[in-house]
Amino acid sequence: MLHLRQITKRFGPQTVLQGIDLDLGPGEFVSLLGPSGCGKTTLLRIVCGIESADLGQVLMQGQDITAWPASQRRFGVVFQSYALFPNMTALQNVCYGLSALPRREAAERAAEMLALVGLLDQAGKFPAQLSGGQQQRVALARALAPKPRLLLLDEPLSALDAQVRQELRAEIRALQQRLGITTLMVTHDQDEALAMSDRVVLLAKGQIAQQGAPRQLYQQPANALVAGFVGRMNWMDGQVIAEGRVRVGTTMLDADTRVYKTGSVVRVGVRPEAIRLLDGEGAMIRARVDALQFHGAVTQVQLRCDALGATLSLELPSGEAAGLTEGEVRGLRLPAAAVQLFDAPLSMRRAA
Ligand SMILES: Nc1ncnc2c1ncn2[C@@H]1O[C@H](COP(=O)(O)OP(=O)(O)OP(=O)(O)O)[C@@H](O)[C@H]1O
Repeated sequence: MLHLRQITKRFGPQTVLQGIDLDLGPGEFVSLLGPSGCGKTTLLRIVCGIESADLGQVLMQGQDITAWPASQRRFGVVFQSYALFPNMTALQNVCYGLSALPRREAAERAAEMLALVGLLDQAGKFPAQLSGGQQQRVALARALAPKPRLLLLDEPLSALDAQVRQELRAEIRALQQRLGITTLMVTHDQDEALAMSDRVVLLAKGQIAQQGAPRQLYQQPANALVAGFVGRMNWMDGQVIAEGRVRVGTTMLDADTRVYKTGSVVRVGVRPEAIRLLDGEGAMIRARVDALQFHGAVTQVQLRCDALGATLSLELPSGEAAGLTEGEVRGLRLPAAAVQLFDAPLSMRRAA
């Protein structure tokens, strides 16, 4: 459907995008995720046609559209700031992109789109009379009304409060699937990317660090950068001391060491949900409960573990955490499958 070939973009001396290759299949929902400044908005703007690449090509359904102006691409775009015309009603806003249609047909189509986003009863209101979530729904209806070939979403939910965001997340995804429209979304919110997408593309320093299904990125991160950005990770320093064994602090842990030679200095990552809490008595690894932070359904637990030389963070259902008190000592189990090894930074390897 959409193919990006070797997209490169510089702003002055700064290379913002470096040879990006990306393919979107029909009906696919792909998120561009990455830290601030990694170039994701610039890439979306290049796809959109409001920014041009220094090198590379944008192909849509086999056609080279690199030099086409935005207006000819027939893409629908939704921005973070709703970008509605304040002096037009919701219906007029949605009609705006339908000028090619006879007036009555345009009004019918706009009403149909407003019904699709659940706002037909608000059609006569002006943007200032609508909530943020409603305005963003109108913006979505406006983007979809001309039956675009591609839907581009630029941080569409980040101006909304948490609850509306959750609702709209599900609504946008359901609508996208129902219409089968190929969609590219920019977000810096990993939860959003994981929850909404068929595929997540993680950008870092202008390059694709990894792309794959949300579950794949979470469970098989290609490197420490991806592991740290997608989901939470407890980090420790370690050294592979034998096949299947890594030393962390003064503790020997079982781990899959296959890609590392004995003696390698590594970063050791453990997902919070993989840590098992046990009774303190007789446990191999002991840790002190340093802090408990109540978040409603779950409680964040900080554990100081001298044997690992680390403070670990995990999340427990609050019912389970109710039995914990600050200062008490518990046991820890880190199953081998939970202990993930990554390349240590060069400085750490040199120091070793
Ligand atoms: N028109 C411009 N002129 C000069 N530099 C720019 C321009 N647009 C973007 N940049 C720079 O390019 C880099 C990438 O910007 P971009 O907006 O694509 O990042 P991003 O990943 O979307 O970040 P954020 O999530 O903060 O929006 C940044 O360092 C930014 O300052």
